Amino acid sequence: MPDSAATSTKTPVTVLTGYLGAGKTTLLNRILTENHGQKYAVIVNEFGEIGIDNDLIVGADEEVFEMNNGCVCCTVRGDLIRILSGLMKRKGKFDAIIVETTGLADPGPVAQTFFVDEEIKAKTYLDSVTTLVDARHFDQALKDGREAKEQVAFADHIILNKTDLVSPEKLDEIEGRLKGLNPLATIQRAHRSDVPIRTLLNQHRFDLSKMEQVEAHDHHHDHDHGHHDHHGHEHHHHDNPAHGEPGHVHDEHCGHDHHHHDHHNHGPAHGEAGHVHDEHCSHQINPIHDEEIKSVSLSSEAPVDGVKFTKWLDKLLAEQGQDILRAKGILNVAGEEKRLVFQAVHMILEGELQQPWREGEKRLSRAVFIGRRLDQAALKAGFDACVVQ
Ligand SMILES: Nc1nc2c(ncn2[C@@H]2O[C@H](COP(=O)(O)OP(=O)(O)OP(=O)(O)O)[C@@H](O)[C@H]2O)c(=O)[nH]1
Repeated sequence: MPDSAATSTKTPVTVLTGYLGAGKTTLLNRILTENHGQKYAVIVNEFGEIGIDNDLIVGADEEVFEMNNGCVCCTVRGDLIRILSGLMKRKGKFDAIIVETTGLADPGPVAQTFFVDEEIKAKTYLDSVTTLVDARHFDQALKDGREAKEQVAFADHIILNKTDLVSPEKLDEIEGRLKGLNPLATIQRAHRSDVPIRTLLNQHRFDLSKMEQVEAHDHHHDHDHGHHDHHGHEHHHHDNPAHGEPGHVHDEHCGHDHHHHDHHNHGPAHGEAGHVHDEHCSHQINPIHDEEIKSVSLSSEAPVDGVKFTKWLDKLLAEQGQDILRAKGILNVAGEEKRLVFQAVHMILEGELQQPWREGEKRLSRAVFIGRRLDQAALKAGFDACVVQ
């Protein structure tokens, strides 16, 4: 696994996602106008020909870059690399970079940009994928297509916005569903995107050395749900009604991950009530139940064989990386005083040995996978096979 270099001299990048109208522009305007003493560069991706957002963002010294080349998941990564590398040539000018993705984009390829391009990797680091959720329109956004769900699944940090428009009970319900969909992300509530800017940027949420929250957060999650069997459990999200029910949304769409689609597993849902086709698709879709995005958490109190685990994870990501949106873990490797931490975006894996386990600390190995078509039993069996008995 590659070593993640020191992040201190690199410029932090926040990838900001959120469904149409969730409050991204509102947030960017705050970042660009509040007196926080930092200089941010903002890269705005617009879906469509005319970039209205560009006119709405009021910049002082900040520069606004806009990409009008269409969908991020298909075409914009090259643009993003070019724009970032242009920004880097003026090094010293910016304290942080914010990449706003359009409300219709899969944040995966944007996040991956920071791991695959050598120049970008040397000069920037992905600080956080931050997703804005519109509390009022969350249900509708989930029904509209897979983007909203994917944005939540990818997030390191979720801002639950427009809290003024729904009841406290509804907010709790949405927060529960967000946790079910993504047990790794921190959740913060906001009104008019009014999160303190310092809690938003430069948080190292993507930083392997700051991954202790994987444990803490997931433990919390276990308590919330009360069905933890200590060796592997699964959280289905409950956002999408079952197949055949009204409102069911099929998750696969166009473009970038066709080769792993299982076209043999034909579902019966075409023509059924509530069947929704993604408008971007250029081919017929045959949904299966496991297309649902869910998370699988695995844990072990016994140490793990580091070589076996790495082999297993490499193979898993090579074979199923298109479906695994995010993965994170902290492992107690047999014969090793340091923790092995890893995280992945699709098939791009970063891992390294981090600080030693603390004196008296319970050395619990934990790994969390978020994606679609996750086979909980197979994941658990694969993980268990790496445990030193
Ligand atoms: N009531 C209420 N309205 C909000 C809140 N946050 C944002 N809005 C409004 O919601 C609308 C959409 O907000 P934007 O910030 O433009 O959302 P966006 O995510 O940039 O939207 P797109 O660019 O379409 O993706 C605007 O009219 C905002 O004023 C909030 O917390 N409560």
